Amino acid sequence: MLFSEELKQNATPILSAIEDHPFVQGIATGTLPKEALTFYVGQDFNYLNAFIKVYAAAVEKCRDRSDMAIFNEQINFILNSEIHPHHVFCNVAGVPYESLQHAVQAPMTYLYNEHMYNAARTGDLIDIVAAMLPCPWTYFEIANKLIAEGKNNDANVFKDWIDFYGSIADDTDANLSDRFFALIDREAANYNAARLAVIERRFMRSCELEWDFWEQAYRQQDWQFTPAKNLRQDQVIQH
Ligand SMILES: Cc1ncc(CN)c(N)n1
Repeated sequence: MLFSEELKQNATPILSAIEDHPFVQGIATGTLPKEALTFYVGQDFNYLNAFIKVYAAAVEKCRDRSDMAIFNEQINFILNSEIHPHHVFCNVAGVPYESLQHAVQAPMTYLYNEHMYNAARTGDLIDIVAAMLPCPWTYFEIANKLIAEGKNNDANVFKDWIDFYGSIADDTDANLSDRFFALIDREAANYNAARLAVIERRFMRSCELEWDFWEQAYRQQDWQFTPAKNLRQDQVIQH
């Protein structure tokens, strides 16, 4: 079995839990509390900033320009296209996007960002891609399931969010997850079983952190004793 197939197979229970999560179900039905939407966007803006930096770290580990080009395209995609789904949530919540671009990291955002930074700091290209892949992969799977169920109908206020992540145009996450899984299979040939187990754990942890990220936004989970909502961004260490 291809290594990528093993990853997808082992992550299937987590993917199902994500698809059943109340936040994702709220996207399906077009009903989510304003607080959950704004919390999500604030944290996701922070998370995607970290994602861009980890892409930059991936470029440093590339051996050729065709790999470099993938990460370059994706930095561009986050900066110029992935603002669209954030706008969808902001419009539904009735909150200006600019007001959500300085959120301090909540616990799961911190954990997820640090998990990716760890892969960049201690791993090879395959480790970085394994830690990053659940981001495009799970959103693509979520959106396409919702499309198959007809949830991207005109009555759904989140229709554009669903269509965005389910899109298969060239510069989208859809294409990206296939390309990343292919890159992982290519690189996996250079590693022994013990090393592949570490790489798999990075992937599985990121899948789990995807679930945590939805949960955190749905319940607006903050630090218990040092809440992020009481801090300004200039009062915390920036990464
Ligand atoms: C946490 C998270 N995971 C995935 C995606 C989709 N790129 C996202 N925007 N945010």
